[in-house]
Amino acid sequence: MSLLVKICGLSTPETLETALEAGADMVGFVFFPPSPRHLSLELGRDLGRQVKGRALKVALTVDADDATLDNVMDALSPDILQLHGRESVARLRDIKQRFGRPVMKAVPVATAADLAVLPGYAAVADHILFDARAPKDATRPGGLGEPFDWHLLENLDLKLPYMVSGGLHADNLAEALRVTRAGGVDVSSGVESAPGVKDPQMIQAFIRAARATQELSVKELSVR
Ligand SMILES: O=C(O)c1ccccc1NCC(=O)[C@H](O)[C@H](O)COP(=O)(O)O
Repeated sequence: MSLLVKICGLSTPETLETALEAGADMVGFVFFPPSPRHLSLELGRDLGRQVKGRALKVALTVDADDATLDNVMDALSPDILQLHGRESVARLRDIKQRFGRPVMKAVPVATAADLAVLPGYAAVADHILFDARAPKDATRPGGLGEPFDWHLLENLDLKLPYMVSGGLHADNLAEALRVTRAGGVDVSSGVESAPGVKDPQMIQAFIRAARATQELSVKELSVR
């Protein structure tokens, strides 16, 4: 299966276009007011229209209530709901049932103990996104450009698609994939010149590096 590449926290038509033209599989939009990437519903609606089926639209929320998710659904009509807060397994089930969209649960990782939640989430979620656990005093639970110890995922046996994120950039994604054997990579800070300011060249370089890694692993498999 081909590697999934997600560019998260897009907030301008220009950088969204760059991500789409460079071949992103998923484009992420943040609806969380404390974030420097937060989108108004109006902008979310416009950016969502711009996608026109060229990638999957992912709506990122943090412990959002039903009214907020109703508004996001109406504005963006996302293909996937990325839940990046402390949503419980029961809440995931609720959201899937009410909104009828696949759910990607972000799992914060700092130590092996953080993986204990996986069986519960795996029973309900459609994708798992591993991200670095944010420090206690952080203003947001993700999008901080910090990696976690990828070796914690080395012996993972998860019967569910999973992506790796947290502090990725064009120069370290190959190693992250080698260690974690994830089916996808997700980036935000690593393609920015400042928090919330996406850089078109960094987006292109990230996607190029991801595709090169993918080609390399296909070649390695075919010479075995
Ligand atoms: O981007 C944010 O500001 C954000 C706010 C609240 C929760 C999650 C957030 N971002 C998560 C992501 O953008 C990605 O899914 C991923 O964690 C990549 O982050 P980064 O380390 O910045 O590449």
